[in-house]
Amino acid sequence: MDTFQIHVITWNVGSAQPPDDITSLLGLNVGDGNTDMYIIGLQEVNSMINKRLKDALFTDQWSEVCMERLSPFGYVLVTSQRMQGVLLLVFAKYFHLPFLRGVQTETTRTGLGGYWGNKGGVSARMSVFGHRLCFLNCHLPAHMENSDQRMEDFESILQQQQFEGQAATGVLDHDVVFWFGDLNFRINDLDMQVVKSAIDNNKYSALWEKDQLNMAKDSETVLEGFQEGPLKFPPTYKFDVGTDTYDTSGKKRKPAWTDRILWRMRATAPVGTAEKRGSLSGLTSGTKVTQHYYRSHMEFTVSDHKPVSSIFTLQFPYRVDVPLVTLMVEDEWNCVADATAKFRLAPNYSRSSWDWIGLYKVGFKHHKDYVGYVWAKQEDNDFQRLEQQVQVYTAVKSPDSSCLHPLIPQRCSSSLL
Ligand SMILES: O=P(O)(O)O[C@H]1[C@H](O)[C@@H](OP(=O)(O)O)[C@H](OP(=O)(O)O)[C@@H](OP(=O)(O)O)[C@H]1O
Repeated sequence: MDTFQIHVITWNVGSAQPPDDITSLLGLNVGDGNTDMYIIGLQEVNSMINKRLKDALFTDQWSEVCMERLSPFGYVLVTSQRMQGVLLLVFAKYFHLPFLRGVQTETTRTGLGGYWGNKGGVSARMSVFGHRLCFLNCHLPAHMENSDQRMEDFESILQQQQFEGQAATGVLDHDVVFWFGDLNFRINDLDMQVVKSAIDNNKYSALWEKDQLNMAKDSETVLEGFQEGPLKFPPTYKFDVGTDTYDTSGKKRKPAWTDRILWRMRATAPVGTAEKRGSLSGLTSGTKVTQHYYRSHMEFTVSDHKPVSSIFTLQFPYRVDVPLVTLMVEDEWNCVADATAKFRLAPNYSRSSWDWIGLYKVGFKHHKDYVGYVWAKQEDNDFQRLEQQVQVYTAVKSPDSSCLHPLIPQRCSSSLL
């Protein structure tokens, strides 16, 4: 079995600017460097009109700060999707890029009866070494009394998010789904004093059974198969901004675990048993998921929510690790005429006239950071040839060629080959 480590973070950032240092949130100070992917789901990223215009022209501040911190460690932004304040960022170690395929994103608005994106979900799906993964970041409706609405919105997000392609069209068709966000579930019945005293005394178990999401797991079919680690950290909502003190405003919101990370493995039930409720447990697609940490980060005070993170190890039963395209750069490039590369295509690779080859600086942050590109042109007689040569100097704009990265071939906008 091959292992693959995924670090998931969710944070309702309450329209705040990123703090100066997010090292501890990313675990870069304590990590073993074995994280293969970072999945960062934010909610309430400042989406005021003037801010959105600026962000459309440039990158938003949160994406920027995450790229700045992660790129020195070899992580590249694979894809991102934003719907108003809901932002999903997917980073991976650059050397995994050839094995991340079929990258697609989806957004679903559920605010104002489905017309407004202040609430809803954004997702990204891809196959990772041949295993289909989907990451869904949601911001569900607020307030104690809206538990049913939250479930309805979640179902409607699942129904509406359909990806292209024959395999894994819906979120739940994926081998592993990570569902996270400001799911906004609250703690029923118990009054403020009881909740606060349970928190003060680290007696979280008294609160678990009144947590609306835990309660919904018993009755909502759509939650079947979703798993969550024990909530051993204090509720992450609602704090006075700039402090670790629960809400002292006139609203007097009761503390709650609004910010959650769950996962679900696809069930592959034997023929004839698929419809039987309860027959799905223990039946998976072969990928094993182990959760290592599920924690909050109390040190961040810029928002009225605290971030929550979790580290998972995925054990793949096999790896599809033959690149569809192999690039060969034989010598150092000392002059323009040297700037050639060969590439070899796997026999099952179906070519497109949109294929291109990009040139990147070492330490690039984003797959759009290429300093130049050439079309991987397809001549008629190329159909028979698996190995071809291209001259890339025509597109290289940077004189600083000493620090250029080996070429990464690209396919349209959705697949990195
Ligand atoms: O009106 P929509 O767009 O649904 O947004 C809501 C309101 O702003 C809520 O404020 P109010 O209570 O004044 O209506 C707020 O709850 P708080 O009162 O807890 O700040 C929610 O914050 P989150 O719970 O962080 O989602 C936020 O999602």
